[in-house]
Amino acid sequence: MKMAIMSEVEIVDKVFGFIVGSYETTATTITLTMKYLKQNTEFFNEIMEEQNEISRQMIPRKELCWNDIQKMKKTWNFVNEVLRNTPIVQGVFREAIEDFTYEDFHVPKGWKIYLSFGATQKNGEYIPNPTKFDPSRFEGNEVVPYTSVSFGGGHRMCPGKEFARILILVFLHHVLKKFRWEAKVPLEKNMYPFSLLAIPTDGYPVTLSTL
Ligand code: HEM
Repeated sequence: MKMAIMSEVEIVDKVFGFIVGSYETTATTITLTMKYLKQNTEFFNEIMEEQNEISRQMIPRKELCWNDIQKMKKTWNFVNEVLRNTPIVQGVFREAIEDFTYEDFHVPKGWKIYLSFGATQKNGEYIPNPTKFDPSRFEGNEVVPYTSVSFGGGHRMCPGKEFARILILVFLHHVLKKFRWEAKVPLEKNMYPFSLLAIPTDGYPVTLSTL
């Protein structure tokens, strides 16, 4: 049997894809969520309440289970609002499979189209009050499909979304229950450096204290 062997460049490409596509995205989302939690303190208490209630219901169990994760609705809405405001993946490319015209622009078959998540997710036509940080917009079915697309959309939507959701929520649960933190660089900005991702300029250094 003939074995298909990947070239060194292909191996590097795949490893890089795994690291950026799964690890960096999840880690950066956690970092940004912790940053936004400090900047939007009005939501901190309700998220703490949700996490405390989950801890109460867990007794005598010590480890989180699937049902606990499903109850972290306010926490996940908050994360979604963080990603709407600061889409860590800025956008994706698609290829036109046939000629089409959109708003007077003629796009020939084969052209690459860039979908900007930042522009889509702040479009006031579909997102009411787009500049307001408001996690409650993710309650119920209020967000119009394909207007908040931090994980992409359609056939190529992120297959790691649910896995990322679990990682992020489990991590946040433990951080919130065990620590408080203060930003070491109070007005730190987020920027898109050489990678795809929105990263705080100094890496969001914090001082942690145990509860
Ligand atoms: C917060 C975390 C994450 C975010 C924001 C994110 C975001 C995205 C986005 C925007 C895309 C492009 C979707 C599209 O083209 O419509 C994508 C694709 C992808 N993601 Fe994620 N992702 C995250 C975590 C993960 C994790 C944890 C994994 C794997 C364990 C993963 C694996 C992939 C793969 C394999 C693709 C390519 C899918 C394809 O082209 O068919 N992602 N992700």
